[in-house]
Amino acid sequence: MIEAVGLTKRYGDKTAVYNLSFQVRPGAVTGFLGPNGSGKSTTMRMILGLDNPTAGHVTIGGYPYRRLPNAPRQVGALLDAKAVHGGRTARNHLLSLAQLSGIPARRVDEVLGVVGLQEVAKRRSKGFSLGMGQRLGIAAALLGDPQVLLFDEPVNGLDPEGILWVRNLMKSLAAEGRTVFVSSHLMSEMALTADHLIVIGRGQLLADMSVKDFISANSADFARVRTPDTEPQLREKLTSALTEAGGQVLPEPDGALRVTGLPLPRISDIAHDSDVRLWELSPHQASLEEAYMRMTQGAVDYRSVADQRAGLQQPLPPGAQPPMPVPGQGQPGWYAPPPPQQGGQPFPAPQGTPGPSAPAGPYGAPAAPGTAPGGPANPYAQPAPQAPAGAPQPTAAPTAPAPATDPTKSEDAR
Ligand SMILES: Nc1ncnc2c1ncn2[C@@H]1O[C@H](COP(=O)(O)OP(=O)(O)OP(=O)(O)O)[C@@H](O)[C@H]1O
Repeated sequence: MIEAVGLTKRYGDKTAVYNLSFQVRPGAVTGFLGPNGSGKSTTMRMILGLDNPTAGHVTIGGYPYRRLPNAPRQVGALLDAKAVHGGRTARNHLLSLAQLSGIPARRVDEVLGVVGLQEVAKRRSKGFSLGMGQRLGIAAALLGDPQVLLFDEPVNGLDPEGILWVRNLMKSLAAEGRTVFVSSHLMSEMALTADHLIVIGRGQLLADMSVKDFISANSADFARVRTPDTEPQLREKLTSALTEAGGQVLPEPDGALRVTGLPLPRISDIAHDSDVRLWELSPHQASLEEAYMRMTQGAVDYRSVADQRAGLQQPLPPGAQPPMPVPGQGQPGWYAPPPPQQGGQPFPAPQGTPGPSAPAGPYGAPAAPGTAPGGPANPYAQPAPQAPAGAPQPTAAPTAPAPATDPTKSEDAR
């Protein structure tokens, strides 16, 4: 298990990670999500002992990485697939990592097979495509047959077959009881791969929950209701009745109605009482991508000026709360997501946010020092102490198990 407690990292006056507390448990794929620059790589580097936290700590199996006995056989990581000596062949690259960690050479051939690079094992990696490089990085992570695996954007550059292979690999590693922590920007892929999500924005924890809970907490569920096309007056009649009952009703482009604020059985009863026949009454829920976009809207640092025109900033659905701005510093930030159905906010509010009635998440961080009562803390408002010197640059940390199941041939292995 990976456990971070109050993890904070500042680079000069830049707070990359602030007061981050979470656990990554074995037996599941945990997705690590956040907009560009939100601190995912920094967090992974601290987990691997490659950067020193400014405050807080992070352990793997109870030990900081650097004190972990036989770390290369316990933890494997893919951080930067390009961090290889391009003049070496794939096999020699893995052999050198294996020798450093006392891993037998036969394991190198095993992992080359697992990642589908056996055909190009004797080629220099500088000629590798992006996808081949990713596979080599994954092979390095699997080398020591570790119980804990970290992957930073493992599907970057992979073709659909490669993406499917990574998905199956992650799932099979987790099914073997390993701890699998994987960052990605591909929401559709995360929805298929991850069981649990840790979402950060501007270095702070936004959510720590199952994929299912995340979607339902951050999307306004709605009902689609369709009345007979041939009788438009029924649509008007139903709209009035639903509105009167407290629902919010919006027309859909195809003539159906989008209803929020009323449960499906109630909509059905209202239609029946109003003598309106229905051609459709169906529940709808946002995708992980929609839920993620909604949650992280206020924490995106880099956004094209064309986003608004292109509709990439989604309007809130009727009844949903807009992101809650943080007073001070003018930082749009730690916002409450739109409330789910009942129950309010299912994850910890930003530090110091006046208490939503929601249950606090298991790792809700305490208010930051100096937080005014009732006022949210803003980590970026704090004076920036000097960050400790960074640690050595990594490449893939050792490791690896890997069920020899599911290896598919490299998309670009020739
Ligand atoms: N060595 C460093 N010196 C100064 N600032 C840094 C350093 N490393 C990271 N940062 C800053 O810390 C913030 C978090 O960066 P990080 O790379 O961890 O984000 P990320 O979530 O991994 O981003 P992406 O999704 O784009 O890879 C960024 O603003 C980044 O510029």
